[in-house]
Parts: sequence; structure tokens; C-alpha cells
Amino acid sequence: METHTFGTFQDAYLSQLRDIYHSPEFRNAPRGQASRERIGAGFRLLDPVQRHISVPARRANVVFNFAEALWYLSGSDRLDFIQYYAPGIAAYSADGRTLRGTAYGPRIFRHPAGGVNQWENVVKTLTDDPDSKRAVIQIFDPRELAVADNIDVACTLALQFLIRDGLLCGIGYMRANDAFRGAVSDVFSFTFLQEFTARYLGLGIGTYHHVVGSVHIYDSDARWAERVLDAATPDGGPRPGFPAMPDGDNWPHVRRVLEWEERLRTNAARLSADALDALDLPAYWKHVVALFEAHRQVRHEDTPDRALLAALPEVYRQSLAVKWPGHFGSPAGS
Ligand SMILES: Nc1ccn([C@@H]2O[C@H](COP(=O)(O)O)[C@@H](O)[C@H]2O)c(=O)n1
Repeated sequence: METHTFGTFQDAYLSQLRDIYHSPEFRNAPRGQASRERIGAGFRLLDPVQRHISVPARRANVVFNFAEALWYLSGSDRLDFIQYYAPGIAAYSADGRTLRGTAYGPRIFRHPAGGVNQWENVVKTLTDDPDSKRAVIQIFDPRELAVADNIDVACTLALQFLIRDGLLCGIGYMRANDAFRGAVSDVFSFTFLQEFTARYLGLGIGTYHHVVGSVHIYDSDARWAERVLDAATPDGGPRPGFPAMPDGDNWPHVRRVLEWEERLRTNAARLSADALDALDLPAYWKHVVALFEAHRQVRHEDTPDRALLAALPEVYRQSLAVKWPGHFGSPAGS
């Protein structure tokens, strides 16, 4: 398997997209969906914190990325949570209430094989033997293939964490990955979990490796992927940095952020810039709450709160402006 090394995910994303789009190994149509495909692919990231895609033509949704990563940390399989941020995901729900293969939270924190908390196992394994190569979170469940016409089979096989040279490295193993859409959120979530775990263990962040069986671009996205590749400058151009998570145990902050997420998702609360500032959370997590409030303003057609926007890191402001230009683009005349 060829593995190329990149500084940031955006560099890896564009390179992988270019390879598959221009030099596919196969043209096929698994489950009727025509695609360009390469098999046995992978890349390595030197700075997994830089996990966002800022090419405007891609219109990546940083709010959904955080929502999905936090949905995993919440351990939930509930469709209503994640569907609010990505309505199309409902197509993967067999019962209209929950998700199975797509919901990695239950697999991570109470795996169906005995309800095992695999994240705690990883922390204990690495604490007991920092050189261990056993710190694995299993996602794919062999019973998934025995379900007739299963519409939601986990694409991720496992996540592995290794402490090397005092840094926490991560590896995501996937049986299949949509290089245009799925990879954006999968790499975001896996590197987010790597960073979360590194901060918890008091370690710096090492490399992240993404290893995939079938990596593909669906024909339905081919024109859009071509536009993204055409619009991307060769070196990716200047980009604002993605913020780093605070050191230490972030669980208490995640729980508070999840409480706010639910209140904002259900429109049971709204947050002004001053109210946000008064929250008892580190700036990193206040900014995540602010992203959910910004999204609430879009969904409920509230007037965009410019003061709230101004309080955000530039990378988030740019992302919101690209995704929802009508709401968060530059005000006329500015
Ligand atoms: N985390 C995910 C989930 C799904 N995908 C994409 O969905 C496809 C599912 O179809 P299968 O026939 O493979 O079950 C999968 O191939 C990916 O294209 C993803 O990328 N990431």
C-alpha cells in the first residue's frame, strides 16, 4: 500500500481526490452506485489538529463535523440528534429512530459484544503499557453482514492508538470511504477522538494514519469534485489554523457542551455573545457552542448575531460564511 505524508488533512484530501478522479483503478457500481475507485489506499497526517477543509467550493460543514464527533462522544444512536445537522442521514435508518452502523458512539462506549467501554480500555491499556500495540477500538461488527438488506453497515473497521516518542498516534481503518463526502467527516471525527484522548492522557499529538480498503468518488459527485479540484490552489493557499483542544480531561466540558447542543437544537434556548462569554467553559468549547448557536440562527431564520460571529476564530467564521453566505457572508458594503 502506498502511503503519502501530508501536513494537513486538506492537503491529503485534495491529493487523494485528484488521484481517484483522474486515475481511478476501477469503475464499478456497488449496490448500483456508479463510482471511480482505488483500493488499498492511505495517507499520513503530521498535524491531525488541522482537520478542516477550507476550499470554498467544497462548502464543508464544520457545524456538522463537531456535531457528529460529539454525537459519537455522547454514545448516542439517536437519529433526531444527527439528522438535524444532516437530514440525508435518515436514509440509513432502518426504524426511523436510530442508526446502527453509522452510530459509532454505542460501538465505542458500549460495544454490542458485552457492552464494553472500548475507550476506557484504550486509556487503561496505554496507561498500563505505554508501548502497547493493543489499544484498539473495534467498530465493525461481524453480525452486520448477517442482517438481510442491511442499509447501514459500519464503514469503519477499527481505530487504533499508539504512544510513540511520547505522542499519541492514531490510525483509522476503514473498509470503504467516500473520498469526497465521507472522508471529510470521518477524518474530522477520528482525529478529534485522537486529540481528545491525547489531551486526557496528558500527551502531545502524533501522526494520524488513514487506511482504507475501497476509496471512491461517486459519479453523482464527480462534477462537484472536479469543481473543487479546479478551484483549489496547488499549495492550498493561506488558511487560518484550526484551534487546539485544551489539555487535560475534557469530559466535563463535553457534557456541558452536549447539554447546550440539545437546548439549541430544540430551539429551547438562544445565546447572545455576552451569554456565551459568561459560560463556564474554556474558549475552545465556548466556540463550539457558538457554532451550534449560529446553526440555530440559520435553521430558525433568526437574524445573524454579528457580535457572536466576531467572537469566533477566523477558521469558523470563514466556514460559516462559505456554508451559509446569506446568513454569515460579509454584510453588504463591508
Ligand atoms: N462513515 C462513513 C459512512 C459511509 N460512508 C460511505 O457510505 C458507503 C456505504 O455503502 P456500502 O455499500 O459500502 O455499505 C460507503 O461505501 C462510503 O461511500 C463513508 O464514507 N463513511
